[in-house]
Amino acid sequence: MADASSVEIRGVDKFYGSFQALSAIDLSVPPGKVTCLIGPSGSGKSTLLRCINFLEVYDSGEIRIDGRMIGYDAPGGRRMSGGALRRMRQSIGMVFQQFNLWPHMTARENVAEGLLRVRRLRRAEAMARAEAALEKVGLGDRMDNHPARLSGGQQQRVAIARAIAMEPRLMLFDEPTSALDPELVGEVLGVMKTLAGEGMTMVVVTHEMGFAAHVADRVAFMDRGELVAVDTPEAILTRPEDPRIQSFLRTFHERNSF
Ligand SMILES: Nc1ncnc2c1ncn2[C@@H]1O[C@H](COP(=O)(O)OP(=O)(O)OP(=O)(O)O)[C@@H](O)[C@H]1O
Repeated sequence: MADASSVEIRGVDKFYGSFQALSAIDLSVPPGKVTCLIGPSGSGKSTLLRCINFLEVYDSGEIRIDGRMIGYDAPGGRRMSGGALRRMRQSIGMVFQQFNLWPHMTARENVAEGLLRVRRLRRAEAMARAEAALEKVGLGDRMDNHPARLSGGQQQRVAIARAIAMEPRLMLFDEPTSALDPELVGEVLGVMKTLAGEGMTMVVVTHEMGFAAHVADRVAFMDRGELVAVDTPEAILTRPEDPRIQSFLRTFHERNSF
């Protein structure tokens, strides 16, 4: 993917009222690289991810996509206009834990919807692009199914197809497999691995340590709103120095050893 985006996060703070959810976060994701955000529940992973496309408003610091600040016109400056924010978001795809598909539409129509309404493509072109995206996630034979006739893993793959049909240069994933039965997790991770292999820039909040170990270029560990460490998967997952990471991994492995 020649034109994958970079993400630069510098000194980002985020408050919910008086509660500080993010403290002085610095993180860089170069074009075409995959960063997994891991850490205990409530550590701020989703909040940080959602700040990247300004679904959450950060209070200070800066987040830049391809060098351009998102959310504000300058550090400490005024909020960006709705139109400018929408234009920046057009190059950012997001996949949530819940698939958020339209129940009354087929898989093809779900994927085509954004192409018709946001990109204003003609119907035939939108449908052709939707079909190509569904083929890519392995659902070429399920295009006419409504979500209720698809498994959770298939529904999440439709959600990924919907995002990639818009030709994003950055993909954000917020625990994309957490709502799935264990036997359906692999098919979704497989699609994500393919995307990563094609050079998509990705930021992934996940509890799937195997995915982080094998697909991420960098793993970032968060705890209580702080980014404790960012390093290679090996450094974070197999020989972490920080006691908070050691304790998190110990608990994680205990829970998953039955
Ligand atoms: N809208 C909100 N209003 C107030 N507090 C919030 C809001 N959203 C999140 N928080 C708080 O901010 C902190 C970070 O939440 P966040 O969802 O980012 O954590 P997380 O690491 O993604 O957790 P999990 O793994 O459980 O999803 C938590 O203490 C949470 O309760």
